[in-house]
Amino acid sequence: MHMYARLLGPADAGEIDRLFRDGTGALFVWTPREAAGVEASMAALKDLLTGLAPQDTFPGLDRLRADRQSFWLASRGLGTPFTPDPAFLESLDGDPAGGRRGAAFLHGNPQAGADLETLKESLDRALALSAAEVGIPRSWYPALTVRYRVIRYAPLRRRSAGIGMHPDGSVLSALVTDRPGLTLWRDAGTAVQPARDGTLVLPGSILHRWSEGRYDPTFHRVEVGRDAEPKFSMVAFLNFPDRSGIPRRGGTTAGRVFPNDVQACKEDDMDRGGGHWQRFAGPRPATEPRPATGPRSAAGPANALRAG
Ligand SMILES: O=C(O)CCC(=O)C(=O)O
Ligand SMILES: [Fe+2]
Repeated sequence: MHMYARLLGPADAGEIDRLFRDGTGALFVWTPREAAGVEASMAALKDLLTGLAPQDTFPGLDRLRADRQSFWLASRGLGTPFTPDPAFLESLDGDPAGGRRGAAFLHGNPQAGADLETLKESLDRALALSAAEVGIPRSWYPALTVRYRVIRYAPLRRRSAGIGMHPDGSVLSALVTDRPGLTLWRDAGTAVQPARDGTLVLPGSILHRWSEGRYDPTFHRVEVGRDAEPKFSMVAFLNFPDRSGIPRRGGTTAGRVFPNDVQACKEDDMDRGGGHWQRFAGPRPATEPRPATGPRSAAGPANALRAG
């Protein structure tokens, strides 16, 4: 069983659709020139993160919790520049302090801008190719949001650094990373450590909900032990406009709207009281995950996007 596939050129029609239906990721392999740029930028940013205070990670379904140094940035629209608007940064996630650290990092490290742009370009390109294939109309790209988390994992106060098992609460996420530690899970305990010579795109739990189950999210976790080299990642989370009605995949009739609420989806994903996500049967988490049945809270009445 594949856990992800290596895509060496523009994807064959239907290839990404097939992978994401299977809950697997797609690795967009870098050209040698792109690899050199991405690797140099990851190394430079990892150095700059060394000085940041460690933060607790959210405990995953397996309760792994460990520290990391991180901040985040964001853009309004897919393939548009980072937005410097701090109110926007703080509105996107349950971690406004991470957004403030991002604004402070940019301010204090202007030389990091070019490296962040280099990585953003690779992430955005992989997201755009994948978004088109799962049925997101290009006319929606300016209204989508992308949140970029820049991370250094190094055990500072604990035995390990990482993030517990989770699906991403996004439509799609893309990541570049420089060291082992990321594990993708499938049913029956199948696990794989993806290669790191490309940009990896994973289907998220909001894609699962919006597509009414056509696509499955990829469960994954990160763990870096005390003896390992610190690990760098930059992850881009693509989402629909939050708290809006999103026309369902493949067009819509009145009423066929997905009520998008990112925070409610994330909470639902991590609800340990549930006991679902039935197709997921990896190494047992403390309690089983819940299914992506849709957000609990109703979204606002307005449709932010037109059916494409
Ligand atoms: O750093 C990684 O390799 C993955 C990070 C991740 O899963 C996340 O931030 O959601
Ligand atoms: Fe993740």
